Amino acid sequence: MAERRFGVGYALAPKKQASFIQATLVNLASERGIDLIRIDMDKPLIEQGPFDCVLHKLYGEDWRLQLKEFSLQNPQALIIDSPESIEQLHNRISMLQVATELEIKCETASFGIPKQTVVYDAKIVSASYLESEGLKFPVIAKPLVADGSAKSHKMLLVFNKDGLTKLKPPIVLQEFVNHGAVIFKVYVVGDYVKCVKRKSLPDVTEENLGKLESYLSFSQVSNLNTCEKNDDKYYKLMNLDDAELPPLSFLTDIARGLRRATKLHLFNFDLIRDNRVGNRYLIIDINYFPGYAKMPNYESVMTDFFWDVLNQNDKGFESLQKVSCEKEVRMLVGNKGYGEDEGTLPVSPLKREEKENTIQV
Ligand SMILES: O=P(O)(O)O[C@@H]1[C@@H](OP(=O)(O)O)[C@H](OP(=O)(O)O)[C@H](O)[C@H](OP(=O)(O)O)[C@H]1OP(=O)(O)O
Ligand SMILES: Nc1ncnc2c1ncn2[C@@H]1O[C@H](COP(=O)(O)OP(=O)(O)O)[C@@H](O)[C@H]1O
Ligand SMILES: [Mg+2]
Ligand SMILES: [Mg+2]
Repeated sequence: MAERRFGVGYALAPKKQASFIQATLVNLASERGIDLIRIDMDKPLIEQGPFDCVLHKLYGEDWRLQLKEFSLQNPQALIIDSPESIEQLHNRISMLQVATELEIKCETASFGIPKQTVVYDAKIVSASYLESEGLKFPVIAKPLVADGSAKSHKMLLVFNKDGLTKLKPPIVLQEFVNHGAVIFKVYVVGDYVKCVKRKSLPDVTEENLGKLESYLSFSQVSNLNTCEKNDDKYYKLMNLDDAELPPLSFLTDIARGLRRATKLHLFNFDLIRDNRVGNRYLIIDINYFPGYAKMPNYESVMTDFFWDVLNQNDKGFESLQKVSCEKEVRMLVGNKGYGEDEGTLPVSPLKREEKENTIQV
């Protein structure tokens, strides 16, 4: 009898497609009977296929309706993941809310999220407002919306009250927690969990706080390439190898808890170790369908995942969510373009900004 083959349609932005859909992945999946097929965005989704599974990282009302229609006509097809589940991650408050609801029992480590508050009106922000919210300098201002646009990654590290004048609400003001300049990126692919270390922002000491400019703007600091980092004297001083990874069972429990709470299969979360408390970890960010191609052996991890879900071996929770669009959901998203506001910065401007506002170490 001929081997059963599966079709996995993918709908990804061009940059994502270029990084994720590599020949090594396509070939390995094909050897296991899984055909990765590009979905043509110029044609209606329902006219394409057949697909046993639709893998996507696209947003917007039109795409959501297309998925709904496809799902109604193909009730057996799996949608990874449902737009409603993904949407929780498009707002930096609802994103971390799920993490506060987890109960993780671990004797050697604890976890939580940094103190934070949401600001819709720049006029209310002052040093005394920060204090009333339990925050003190330095704080990080993050765009409330996290929709993958360049703008949604633009952060301000604010050192004093003068820096507060630069805020562009709606934003989340979050305590900056010293963490030894290392973040742990924990990739989750169904049951699979992989933690890698990346360089992060340097610690800010009380002493330096007084000497610094009022703010530092930055974007996607953990994604700066090695060459950019090597130019900087701070990064030359530190060695990522020195940082100890959090216990794997602890990370696996958090990952499983987040999977259950979000009903997502493909995401990563950024974790920092709070320097003030021994073995306390804080989740600062959760990203849908992150850059898996940077994960060691991503081809076999992804192929195993596809095989498991297509053969319904996905443990952890009962079944994949079908797209349910009964309730109207307001998508907090725009397009993935690079519409820069006047006075805002391009992706990864840390080097340029550091020349203006340098952290002393
Ligand atoms: O492009 P990459 O490979 O750097 O992946 C980005 C992720 O990098 P990471 O895997 O964490 O190193 C990145 O994660 P961070 O911002 O580094 O936390 C995001 O997940 C980003 O997606 P979006 O812009 O938020 O929609 C991801 O971008 P997209 O590829 O989804 O556009
Ligand atoms: N509360 C925090 N304390 C210290 N550093 C932080 C904090 N939040 C974010 N960072 C740093 O800023 C970077 C970007 O923040 P993040 O929330 O991960 O945004 P993005 O979605 O753009 O990745 C992180 O990778 C980390 O280096
Ligand atoms: Mg991040
Ligand atoms: Mg993010």
